[in-house]
Amino acid sequence: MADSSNHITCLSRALSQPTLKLAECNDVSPARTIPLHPCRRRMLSSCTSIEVIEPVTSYIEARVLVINTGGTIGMTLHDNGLAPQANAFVKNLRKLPFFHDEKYAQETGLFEYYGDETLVLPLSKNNKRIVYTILEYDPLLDSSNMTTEDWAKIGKDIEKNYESYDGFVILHGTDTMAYTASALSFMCEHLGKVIIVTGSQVPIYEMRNDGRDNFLGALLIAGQFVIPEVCLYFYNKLYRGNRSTKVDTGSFNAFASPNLTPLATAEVDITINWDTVWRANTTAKFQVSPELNRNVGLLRLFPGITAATVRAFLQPPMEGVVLETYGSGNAPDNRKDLLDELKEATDRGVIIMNCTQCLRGTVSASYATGTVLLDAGLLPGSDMTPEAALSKLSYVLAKKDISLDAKKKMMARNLRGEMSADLAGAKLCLRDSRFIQAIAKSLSISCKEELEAIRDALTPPLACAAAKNGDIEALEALKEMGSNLCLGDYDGRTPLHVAACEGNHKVVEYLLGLGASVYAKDRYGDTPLSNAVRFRNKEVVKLLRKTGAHFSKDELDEAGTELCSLAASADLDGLEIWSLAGADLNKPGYDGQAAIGVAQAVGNQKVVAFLVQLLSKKAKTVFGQFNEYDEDDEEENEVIKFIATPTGL
Ligand SMILES: NC(=O)C[C@H](N)C(=O)O
Repeated sequence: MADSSNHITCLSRALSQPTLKLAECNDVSPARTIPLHPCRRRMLSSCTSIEVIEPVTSYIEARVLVINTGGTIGMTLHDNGLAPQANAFVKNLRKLPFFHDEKYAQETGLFEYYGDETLVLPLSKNNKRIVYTILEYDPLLDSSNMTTEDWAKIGKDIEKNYESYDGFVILHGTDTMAYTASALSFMCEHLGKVIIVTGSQVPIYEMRNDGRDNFLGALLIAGQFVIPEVCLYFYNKLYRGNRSTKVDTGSFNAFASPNLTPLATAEVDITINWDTVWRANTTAKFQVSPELNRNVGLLRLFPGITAATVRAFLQPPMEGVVLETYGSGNAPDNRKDLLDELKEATDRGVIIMNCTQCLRGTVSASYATGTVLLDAGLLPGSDMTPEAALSKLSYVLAKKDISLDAKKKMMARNLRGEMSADLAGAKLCLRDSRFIQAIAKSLSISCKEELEAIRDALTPPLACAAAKNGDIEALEALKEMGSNLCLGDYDGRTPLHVAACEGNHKVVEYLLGLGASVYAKDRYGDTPLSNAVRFRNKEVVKLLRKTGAHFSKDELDEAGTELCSLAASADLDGLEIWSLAGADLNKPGYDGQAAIGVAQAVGNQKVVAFLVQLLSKKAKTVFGQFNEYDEDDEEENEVIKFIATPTGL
């Protein structure tokens, strides 16, 4: 439906969709239909040459990737008992209104845009639409059949899809769920998004089941909160994955996290225990380390265990063992034969971790029966679960480029919040804060919960103000007060958003060092990266990109139109910053023309030359990094596509 003037009116995917009028364009090519998703509308509205006729919607979408590996949640009854049912999950969920809003999907053309395996939840309390895509594994597995290769496959799939989704849910059997969650927590290095493993005790297809609540709860958390951890969600509680363990075969309340309070509880409201959320203090990009060493094992001490059993267990190729000891890490100190076997193995380079058989508590050297194990060369495993200790060993021992000594040091260090060792004494007492005390006094408040509520309400805006002024000392003082500098204010704006707007490189670096999330979205759906781009802060864009920040799929899809508009107005600075932020310079705009085409059409050779220069710079860095052409690499393809595109030069 072309407009009579030199405007182009684009039809949205359905008649019920709002219509866009693209005004004052340089090109008058025929009208074409463009997909018009709500979040795409928001992007388009920021483009100077486009007028959005209908008001922009007041909600934003979050995308969650669901990896269905199997487990009871999707099982049906077969001749030999419950077994996974392939290709049934999506079909069944689509019929359940609380799992899928068909009307919204049809109106917004969800399936054409995201594919058939995609569903959308009804609007959440926080005005969010959670769009989720299900990736079903073949075959689906009872989790007793899971191997380390399956863990690696999950890890690689998350890595492959990391930039396209806000969060990840892994559907998994309960039997080995705690092992998978623990292993993933180590394999996922510098994680900035949430990964939630969940499943159920009763299949979702049965009338009375726990699968619906577990899956729905996991989706709601994954779509609404940036918790940069591998978690396990079960029976209304979100646990740190590497702290959890299966404790009940017959209850819906099947998991526990004996040594760490839950990260969140889903009662009437979902309450996140932000003080407990683990944040890696790193500025490195997310990556998955899928290699795991399989020469590891769990050995449980019992009265009367023979030295021959221990010797046989510790034989090569065994490289790492979790010894499950009594109480607070004790073993018989009158069994020289046993202790000699252990000592001989550690002398040979086998790493043996001392973990307790008790569900709760830590190993300590308070008994003579504990110190003998230290003398035998065992490493204290603090309060790690056996599942966490085993998968940590498997992960650490697979590292090729570090010495045995460095591996031992890694085992003793708290890598992903799996142990409390480094945390001792780190808790700050609210009551010690003079600032909080003064406020509490004037408000006559004394109870701890109220004090914490005041702190949490006041400190995000204060931290944002400090970030605006570049005042790292003030940020440090707030941190010492027990404030979480990663939290957002009433608009969801975090100090990192503010520092990104201000272009304050030092503050951005400081906040990233504290684990501030580059994926935090404010109420408008903006990330620190989109803020840094808007305010043209080049160095901050570079730093955020180094930490793994990226545009969303919608932002990337719309980048073409933005780049064309920048090319048309000869905005070289804008073009450079969008390119630095990861936009594809070849991406066509709404009319199928890329930025370079627009620059040529308006005869601006300076812009054409600048774009060529940007691309060749990218080519140098891209091809400098890769020895061989990788057809899946987007950056390489961007450069190749550009080189292959006739520029007319
Ligand atoms: N509840 C369950 O999911 C148990 C099942 N055997 C599994 O782990 O796959």
